[in-house]
Amino acid sequence: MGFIMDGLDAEDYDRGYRDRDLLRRIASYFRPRLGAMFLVAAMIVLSSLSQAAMPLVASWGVDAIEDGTIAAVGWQLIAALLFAGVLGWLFNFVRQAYSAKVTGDVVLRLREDAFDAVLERDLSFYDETPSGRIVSRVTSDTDDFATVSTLTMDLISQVLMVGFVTVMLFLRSIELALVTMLIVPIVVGLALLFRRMARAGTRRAQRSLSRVNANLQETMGGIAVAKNFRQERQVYDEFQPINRQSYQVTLRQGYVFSAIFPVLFLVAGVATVALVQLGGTAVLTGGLSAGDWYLFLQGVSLFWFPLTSIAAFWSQFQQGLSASERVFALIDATPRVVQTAAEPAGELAGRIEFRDVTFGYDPAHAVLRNFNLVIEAGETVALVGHTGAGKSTLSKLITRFYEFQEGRLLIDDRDIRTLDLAGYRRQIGAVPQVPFLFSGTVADNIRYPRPEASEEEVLAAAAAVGGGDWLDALPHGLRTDVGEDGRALSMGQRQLVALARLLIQNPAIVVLDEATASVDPLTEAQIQEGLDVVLAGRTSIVIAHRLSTIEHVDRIIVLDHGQIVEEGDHMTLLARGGRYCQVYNTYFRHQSPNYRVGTGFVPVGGDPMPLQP
Ligand SMILES: Nc1ncnc2c1ncn2[C@@H]1O[C@H](COP(=O)(O)OP(=O)(O)OP(=O)(O)O)[C@@H](O)[C@H]1O
Repeated sequence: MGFIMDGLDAEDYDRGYRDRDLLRRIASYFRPRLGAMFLVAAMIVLSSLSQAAMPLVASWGVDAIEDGTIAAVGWQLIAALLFAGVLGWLFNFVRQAYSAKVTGDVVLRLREDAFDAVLERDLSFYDETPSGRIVSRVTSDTDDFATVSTLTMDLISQVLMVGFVTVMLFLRSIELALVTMLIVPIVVGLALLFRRMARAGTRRAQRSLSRVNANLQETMGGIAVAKNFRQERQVYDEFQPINRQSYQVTLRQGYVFSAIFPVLFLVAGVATVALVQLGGTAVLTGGLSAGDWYLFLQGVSLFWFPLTSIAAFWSQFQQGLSASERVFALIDATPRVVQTAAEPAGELAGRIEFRDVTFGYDPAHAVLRNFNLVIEAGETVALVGHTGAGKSTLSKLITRFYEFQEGRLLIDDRDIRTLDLAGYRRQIGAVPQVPFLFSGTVADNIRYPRPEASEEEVLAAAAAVGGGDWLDALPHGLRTDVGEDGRALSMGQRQLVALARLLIQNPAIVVLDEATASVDPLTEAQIQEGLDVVLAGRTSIVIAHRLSTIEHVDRIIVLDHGQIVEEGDHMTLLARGGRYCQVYNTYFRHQSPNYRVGTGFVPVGGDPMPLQP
């Protein structure tokens, strides 16, 4: 049991909705299609009526055989049967076509809403939720939701049919109809009992499927690393239990589902035997005509099928409900980043001030505690420090991807929480270590922040970065396809594209996580020139990994465990022999063009000493 349920817990943002709220919410998706739904409803009534008419006509035939008038009315009865059949088919066709349209429209909207919610979620949401699980909510859960609406239409049609048949049965024989009715509470009771088991089972099945998706997604994302380290077997071994779990959970769900039909058919079978016996006796004693008896038996079979499927419907309905619950939970997940106002950001000068900021990804473990830092407008600041020191964390707070717990973050002396987030973010240019490129051409990617930018603007931006020479190395210049994730370009080229993209965006603040991957000296020089152009006149926070960067910035900030332990410019800090020198010796020393193995160390902790070559 442990294995089967492992990892199938709810996500943090999952919530349980009351059935009533859930149904109300679902109804709101159907409301805009009310006209089409009325048409579907009319078709349901008409097709149910025409189906119910068939045994009625047949029973007249049996009566006509009994009283010898069949020769006179035979053709009329055949024509009536044909007519009812053709009408039934037609009504059913229109009903199916329109209900497919309504369902399609509803799923379309729901998926759009879910996708919109996915785009709205904070970055912290993506850190906590594997993307495969989100994909599963937007795709398979919305599909399951679609089955609810199809089933609901089927249910309505079947309820109507049961209604018509019940009336017919009561008109023919009240006693036999009452015997038939006795079975209803048993079937309904069984269905309700089944409901609970089904809901829990389907919820687990959906969660296990989303685990499979999440694992697949991660595998695809890291396939290069896995292959590099020859870890295919381990990746497979990780996938196998997750896939098996999904198999087990689905199998259990299948058992639960398949248990209901035999039970219901057993109950129905026993009741039918009773009716054959009672009805037959009534015909023999003259209490019932043969036609009525025939109608009764036909009617009973018409009656049973919908009733059993109404009961089974519950289980599938639960599946749809729990799917919709998962989709709505995704849509309703509360954002962590909360703005207290939406004042227009205006043209930012770019002054940034952290005032007593405390932040932890998990609030119980602060990464920054009472952190203070002022970065003046137009200043270029390099953040350095050992891994885990908090450099990226600072940039994530400036880009407002995460909510800090205490203190204030001021942008141009205005509280960041009061700014219109979209307007603010438009003026922030963030470049990750490995710049993400979307599939399309180099030009498409440079134009990404401002799709209306002209060819000339794009060309000018590309030319401004590193003198534009890098374009010559691309097979089709700006029209070169970058491939999925930009894989058709080298790392250096991707960085150059990202810099040109920044120029098109023209942000007031640049937050740049420098690439650690080394590139050839020519590209390195082009990137350096590009950086000079891109950072000029803007407030820039660079998580620095390159010697040429730290040598040129206005101020270097050395971070350690979320604290500023030293700050100043490169030469001053080197001469000071403090924490910066430790960082320098570890990360930057060997990047000097004069570097030889074992040389270039700067003294730490002692008296300032002249630099070694
Ligand atoms: N998404 C996250 N969830 C939880 N903890 C995190 C998350 N990101 C970073 N941390 C933790 O916060 C601390 C600071 O991390 P941060 O990424 O800011 O370091 P860094 O200085 O940028 O390191 P690096 O140079 O390795 O990128 C680390 O202890 C890290 O484990």
